[in-house]
Amino acid sequence: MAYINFDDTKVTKFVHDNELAEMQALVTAADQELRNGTGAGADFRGWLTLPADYDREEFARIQAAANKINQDSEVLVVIGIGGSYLGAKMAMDFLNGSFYNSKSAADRRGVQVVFAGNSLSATYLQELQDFVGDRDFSVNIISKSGTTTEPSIAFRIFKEKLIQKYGKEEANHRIYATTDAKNGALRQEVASNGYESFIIPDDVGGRFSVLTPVGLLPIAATGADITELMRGASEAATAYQNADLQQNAAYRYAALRNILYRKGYVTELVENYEPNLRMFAEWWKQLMGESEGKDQKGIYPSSANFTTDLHSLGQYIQEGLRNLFETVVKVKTPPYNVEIPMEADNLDGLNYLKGQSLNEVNDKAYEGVVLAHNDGGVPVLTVEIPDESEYSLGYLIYFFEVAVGISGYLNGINPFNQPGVEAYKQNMFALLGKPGYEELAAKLNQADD
Ligand SMILES: O=P(O)(O)OC[C@H]1O[C@H](O)[C@H](O)[C@@H](O)[C@@H]1O
Repeated sequence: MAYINFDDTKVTKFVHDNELAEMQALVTAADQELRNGTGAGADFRGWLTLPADYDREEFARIQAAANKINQDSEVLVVIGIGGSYLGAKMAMDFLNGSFYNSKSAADRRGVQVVFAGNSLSATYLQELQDFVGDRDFSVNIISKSGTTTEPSIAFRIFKEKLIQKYGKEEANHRIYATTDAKNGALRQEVASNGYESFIIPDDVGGRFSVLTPVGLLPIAATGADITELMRGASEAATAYQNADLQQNAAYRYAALRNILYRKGYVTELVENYEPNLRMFAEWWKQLMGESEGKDQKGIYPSSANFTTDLHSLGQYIQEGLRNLFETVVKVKTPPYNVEIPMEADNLDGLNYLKGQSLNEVNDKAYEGVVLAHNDGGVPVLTVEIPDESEYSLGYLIYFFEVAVGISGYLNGINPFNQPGVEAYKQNMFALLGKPGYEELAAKLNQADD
């Protein structure tokens, strides 16, 4: 049996068998582009083979760094944005639950891990510094380009805090830099200060980098088993190699979402029934949005958290504009269960649920929602993983990575670049007076008058 259970029975009302069969030829072509490197963006396919073919020596250094951080620090401040943030945060929440940082040290597998440099909010940065307080801490600065503004600013601030607390030399031993092998300002800083550093491979783009040191060091610092994470992804790489749509659920997912897109289902909501998967949706949105939203087309990736959002977005999903489809990421056996107790006076009328487990109730909610939304005209796909282990997370990550590669080629775009994200940066640099942007600044100021 397949490790991930992909349920596409709730799209049959919307997609005829022949439509999927017709996609096979296109999927086979997309598969060849992806595997043979004949498609656009071919230089950024390192993630395809990475789970089996990673640098073992560096992997051991990551584990050693995580151990050292756990010995000499109470908190690890992880600084990064986009692909240099979302994967680590998503994995940390997925693997450690909603209250990891609030647990006592004895109840945690690793140090507290907090994230900085993912916004320009002074309030957040101040609050984070207050949270760290006088405690021992280390910093993992992550940036592929080594020049992104948000993490660079946060790094300056926490670097100064480290130097004030420990002096320059010890501060240098508490900074771990994850960046490009050769280029960027951060690599230069590594060279002058001798930080321990890890490499983001040239052929792996930010949003595909969670299984590189980008994600692995923060994940390992929480005590999670990164070997199992890689093993899950590696076995998914083997499982999702076959271009046959009937054999390959990740490819079928890619084909179905393209069929739906072409019929006007232009927004995809990724959904969960477990709060510790909220950040998974954020990671997925970057993966899908930056990969597919270009050339004036692409599915808009959005998300909803259930059952919470059934009480807010539920109305729209049921009866609003019919341009939505849903992809539920479901956990078959969550780590915990809670039994609903009996209450003698039954004033709340809940005794019909006595003795039932909350996971059963959650499953019934899922079943009820799928049927209702389907009746309301919303196609629903479900991607079910057995549990919340490292292995399952690795598998799931790879499922969506390989799916988006195929999906992008099916839609005739380069899934591996992100030219559009530069536009606002240029303007921001000009408005901030960054050297080299004088001409654009003059133009923008003139437009303002
Ligand atoms: O890792 P960095 O170079 O700092 O980049 C962080 C992020 O910012 C950019 O704007 C890109 O759109 C993202 O793909 C990237 O993940």
